[in-house]
Formats: sequence, C-alpha cells, structure tokens
Amino acid sequence: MEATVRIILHGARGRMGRAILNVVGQHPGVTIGAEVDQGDDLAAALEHGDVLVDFSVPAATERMLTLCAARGVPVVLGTTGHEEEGRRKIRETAAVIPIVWASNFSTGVNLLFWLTERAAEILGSGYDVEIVEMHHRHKQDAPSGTARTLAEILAAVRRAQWDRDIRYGRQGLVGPRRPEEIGVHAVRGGDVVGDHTVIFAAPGERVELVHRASSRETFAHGALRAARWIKGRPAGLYDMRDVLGLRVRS
Ligand SMILES: NC(=O)C1=CN([C@@H]2O[C@H](COP(=O)(O)OP(=O)(O)OC[C@H]3O[C@@H](n4cnc5c(N)ncnc54)[C@H](OP(=O)(O)O)[C@@H]3O)[C@@H](O)[C@H]2O)C=CC1
Ligand SMILES: O=C(O)C1=N[C@H](C(=O)O)C[C@H](O)C1
Repeated sequence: MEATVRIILHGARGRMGRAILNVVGQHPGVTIGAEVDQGDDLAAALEHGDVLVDFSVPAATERMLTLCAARGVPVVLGTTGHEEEGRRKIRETAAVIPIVWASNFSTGVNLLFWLTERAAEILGSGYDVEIVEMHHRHKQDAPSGTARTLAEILAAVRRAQWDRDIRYGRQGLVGPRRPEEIGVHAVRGGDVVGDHTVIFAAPGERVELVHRASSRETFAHGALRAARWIKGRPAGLYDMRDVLGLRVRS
C-alpha cells in the first residue's frame, strides 16, 4: 500500500493552481489537504498537509519558506521571477527542509535542459547561442524562469561570466555579436502556455532545440510527481532533474 501525500496548494486559485486541482485525481495516493491564496491563513493550512506545492508570486516566497521551515514541511517550488535575495532565501532554507525548486516541471523541458547541455558540450564555442521564449500576455516575469535555467546551463558549459555575457534583447547600434554572448529574448502574447527555443548558430548551419507546452497540465503532473518524490527526503535543494533521474553527476 503506497503512502499518501496531502498537498498544501499555495496559489490555488491561479492558472497553475487550477491545473493541479484538475489533474490531482489522476495521481493515486495524492490528495489536496488545503488550498491557500493571498489573504488566507497559511500557518493554519500547514497543519492539513505533508508537502507544500507553490505556484504563486515571488513576493510570497520568503514568508512561505519561513513557515514551512519552522514546521518541517517540504516544498515543491514552481514560482519564478525571484531576485537574488529571494534566490538566496530558497538556498538557505534548503539547509533546513527539502525543496524541489524547478523553473519548469514538464518532462519535455527537463529533457530540453539535458539536450542543451549535451549540444553545448559537443558544438563548442564556435556556435553562437541564443534563447527565445514566448508566453501568454498575463505572465508577470521576463525572461521566463525556464529561459534563465537554459542560460545557466549554457553559461556553465561555456564558462561564461553572467553579468558580462548574458544579453537580454538587443536594441540600437549594438555592433557585431561577441562570441561569448548568450542572448535571451522574451516574447509575450495571447494564450501561449510556454515555448522555449535554444539556437546554436554557426557559419553555414544552425541547430534549434524547441519545446512547446500546449497545456499547463503537463507542469501540474510534474509538480505532483515531485511532491510524491520529496516526501521523506532529507533537507537539501533538488530540482526536477533529480526527480526524473536526469541529473548528470561528475
Ligand atoms: N515551474 C513551472 O513549471 C511553472 C511555473 N509557473 C510559475 O508559477 C507562478 C504562478 O503562475 P500562474 O498560476 O500562471 O499565475 P496566476 O497569477 O494565475 O496565479 C498566482 C496565484 O497566486 C496567488 N497569490 C498572489 N499573492 C499571493 C500571496 N501573497 N500568497 C499566496 N498566494 C498568492 C494569486 O491569488 P490572487 O489572484 O488572489 O492574487 C493566484 O491565485 C508564476 O511565477 C509562473 O511563472 C507557471 C507555470 C509552470
Ligand atoms: O508563467 C508561466 O506560464 C510559465 N512559467 C514558467 C517559467 O517562467 O519558465 C514555466 C512555463 O514556461 C510557464
């Protein structure tokens, strides 16, 4: 008999919260213990579940993590758009409780992360790399968390310097492209769930790795899979590549 996992859903009335509520019935042993949004009593809600799943806003992260750490509640963290201070809080809290922090919970995007790392290693510095993402008109943060993760992967393989080499969009007399640049471009419009393209361009050829999400339920399934995975883990910072077994350890 499999253990049950009761979810505290933070951001329950949002687009992702609703997607999770739509699919949770397809995950045997996973139930919703509490639904929390802005203005609800998160501290009280934490008494009704084993794992908190968060798809809300970056401004809510600090308090949410403080409460979860105090009560030993593991966190599956999907919210994107944190500044450095918020990112630091997530890393520090992972010393106390287990956190799966993933900019994208879809299996396909996590394969894209893996393929991007391999392609960057194989193609090398002779190829110019650019990332293009497109999302719906309501998205608050840019570039997407997924685009940031892709840029981090490329920067690590190419030993790029983040502040100098990450190039967000281009405008004006920018001059020729420096080979070290990693271009990151955000497009917004309509109801696009989430598209990401990584371009490797050299004289004479171009490789493009593309992922297109057509339903938020793909992220919801991944987040529920992560919730089941994290229950009972030791404190630490994990991501979806750990959950899926795609982590390459050197
Ligand atoms: N990692 C991944 O795979 C994915 C990540 N995301 C990320 O998830 C986040 C949410 O996306 P989405 O669902 O589209 O956004 P929505 O704006 O649809 O939902 C956000 C939800 O958070 C609630 N909220 C706002 N402030 C607080 C607060 N202080 N405490 C608790 N809840 C709060 C909102 O309530 P109210 O409306 O009342 O303000 C709303 O219900 C974004 O950062 C997005 O980038 C999205 C998809 C996949
Ligand atoms: O806000 C969204 O919608 C999405 N956000 C995540 C991101 O910022 O990467 C993941 C997905 O692309 C949808």
